[in-house]
Amino acid sequence: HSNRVMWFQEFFPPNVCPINAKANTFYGIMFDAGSTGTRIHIYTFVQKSPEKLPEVEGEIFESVKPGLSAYADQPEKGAETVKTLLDMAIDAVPPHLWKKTPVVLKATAGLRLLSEEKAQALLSEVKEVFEESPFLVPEDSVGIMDGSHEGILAWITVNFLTGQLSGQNQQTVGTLDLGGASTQITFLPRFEETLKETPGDFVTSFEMFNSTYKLYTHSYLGFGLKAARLATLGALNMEVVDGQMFRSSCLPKQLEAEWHFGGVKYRYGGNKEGETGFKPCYLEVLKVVKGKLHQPDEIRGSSFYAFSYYYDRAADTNLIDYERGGVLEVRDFERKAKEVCDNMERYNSASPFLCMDLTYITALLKEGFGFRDNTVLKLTKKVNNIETSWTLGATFYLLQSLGMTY
Ligand SMILES: Nc1ccn([C@@H]2O[C@H](COP(=O)(O)OP(=O)(O)O)[C@@H](O)[C@H]2O)c(=O)n1
Ligand SMILES: [Ca+2]
Repeated sequence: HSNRVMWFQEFFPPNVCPINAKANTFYGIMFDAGSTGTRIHIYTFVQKSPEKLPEVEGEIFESVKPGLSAYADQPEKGAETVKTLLDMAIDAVPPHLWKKTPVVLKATAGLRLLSEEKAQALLSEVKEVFEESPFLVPEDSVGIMDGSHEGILAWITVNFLTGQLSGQNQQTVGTLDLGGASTQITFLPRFEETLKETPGDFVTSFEMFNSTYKLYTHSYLGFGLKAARLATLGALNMEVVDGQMFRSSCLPKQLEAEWHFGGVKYRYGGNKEGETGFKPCYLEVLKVVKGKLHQPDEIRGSSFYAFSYYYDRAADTNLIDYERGGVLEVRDFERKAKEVCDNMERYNSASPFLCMDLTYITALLKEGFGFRDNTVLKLTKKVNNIETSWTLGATFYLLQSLGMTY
């Protein structure tokens, strides 16, 4: 990295170097095109010294709903939502740095579930928006992200923000992400045994910040919270006949409503005559997860960071504080699921899916991944005011591939 040191830096200590204050500040723009919304993250980085990891100085975050996949038949309109968000970056990044600031959009499960043709139409409209902007548009700047990267990059974000990727004695933490359409589990195995018992495509080696990490990671497509609602209703991947009604014991008895997801309209309702409540609901949800996920023994005793819908549903039901997050055990989700499902009339004002969502989260953690009742979950939306999203890890990776950092 000696070529980065300029001649005058030999004469000034770094902190008084006249141009250093600005020259080591740079920006990165990352779009998260999720199944339920599109988000922009504008990061400011400072490279304080060439041997150290860059520091994240700030993040500007904004989001719009619905996600790109809702525009499957109007790709231009979908790209307009991206344009609106990108206009924020024009104000946030100083003009002289526009050309050096990369902009990238990675789509996740929502677009993975669309047909290749519709997904590509959306992506190429977005690419046009990028090319008309003043920012640096790298190759492959718009695309669908690999599910394994989604987990790894979120793991990198959380472990970077909690200071586990620098210095010695790294004690990394595993991460759980529950999106609308897919869910990810990622951790660094400590035991040889774990790697031996794990299917090969669940292990990915990844290089970042001059270290190689051999991570356990998997993205389960169709196991996000909203996809799980459809699966529980028996409507996932179905050709929906007009007016067809899907019923569940996880919904309020008298409920009848409509729901749009991934560009499809579903009608759903409660078991008017039959049972409702936690017990029958758990049995319904169990069919969706039982035997479908790999269960690594090692995770039973460790604690995990959990975010996205784990966080939202815990906050909705006062298990944690919405701003500060909190620490829970798996059994807290079960206790809350029972409370909500067995008193559905009382929770009517909140989402009619609250009982189903909490029951699914309980079943996913216990029967899906095989966590114990007392496994500890750290629910976090932000660390040091930066979102715990795969987008930060992805931006590091991008800057590294562009030679802007290590
Ligand atoms: N920056 C972000 C992005 C998503 N999320 C949460 O992620 C969930 C939605 O997932 P998603 O739309 O990204 O869906 P997938 O494409 O990941 O399946 C919601 O609970 C959001 O609140 C978040 O908390 N912060
Ligand atoms: Ca997501």
